[in-house]
Amino acid sequence: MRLSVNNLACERGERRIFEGVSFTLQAGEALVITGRNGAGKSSLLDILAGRLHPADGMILFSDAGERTLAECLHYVGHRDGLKAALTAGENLTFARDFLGNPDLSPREALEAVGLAHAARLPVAYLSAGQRRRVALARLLVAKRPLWLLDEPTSALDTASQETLRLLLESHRENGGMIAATTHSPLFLTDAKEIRIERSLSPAALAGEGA
Ligand SMILES: Nc1ncnc2c1ncn2[C@@H]1O[C@H](COP(=O)(O)OP(=O)(O)OP(=O)(O)O)[C@@H](O)[C@H]1O
Repeated sequence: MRLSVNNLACERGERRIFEGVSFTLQAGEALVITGRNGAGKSSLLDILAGRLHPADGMILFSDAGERTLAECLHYVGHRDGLKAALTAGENLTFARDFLGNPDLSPREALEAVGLAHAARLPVAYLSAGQRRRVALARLLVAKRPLWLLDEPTSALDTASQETLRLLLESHRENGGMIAATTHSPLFLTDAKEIRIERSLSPAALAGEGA
């Protein structure tokens, strides 16, 4: 499985946000996306997730059999995307049924993020960090090889950041791929890194050519 991004450009509100972004990602690899506020990190993930059209460039996804890129990815954005009135367990059950290709049970996934005790609590009662952990537990209830994570450590305490790091490394060990934006180090082994710069010139951004 291989994701190859070539010379990608992004426009929002008719403004060019970035251009010249290229990288490749293969089974077991992680890409860390850094850059200043407003540089376009979330926009890059939005493009990869199919939520935003690129202004230019190409995304090639290969060696995934019959599956499309959309069928192979998990996206966890800034917003947790949880239903506040449902319990943590119900949110995960919904995600598992909706996404298909089930992996861990909701209870096991909550255990993996240290939230087994919250399974029956409405998400509305959870703290910001706990909600974030439920959102991340969605990664575990349905098997999908490419994880697109927008600032996954936001609201997480140090212990939860370490739990997340271990989950990410375990996903890679099983052949998964990760692209994550971040403002703080994720401490992933041998991760690739690109820094997105707001760009008005055609300067190629740092990264590995496809
Ligand atoms: N829907 C939109 N319409 C117009 N402009 C937008 C829209 N969404 C984002 N932008 C602009 O696109 C630029 C890039 O935003 P983006 O959220 O991708 O940046 P970011 O690097 O993720 O920032 P941060 O580190 O603050 O999360 C910003 O200038 C933002 O204002």
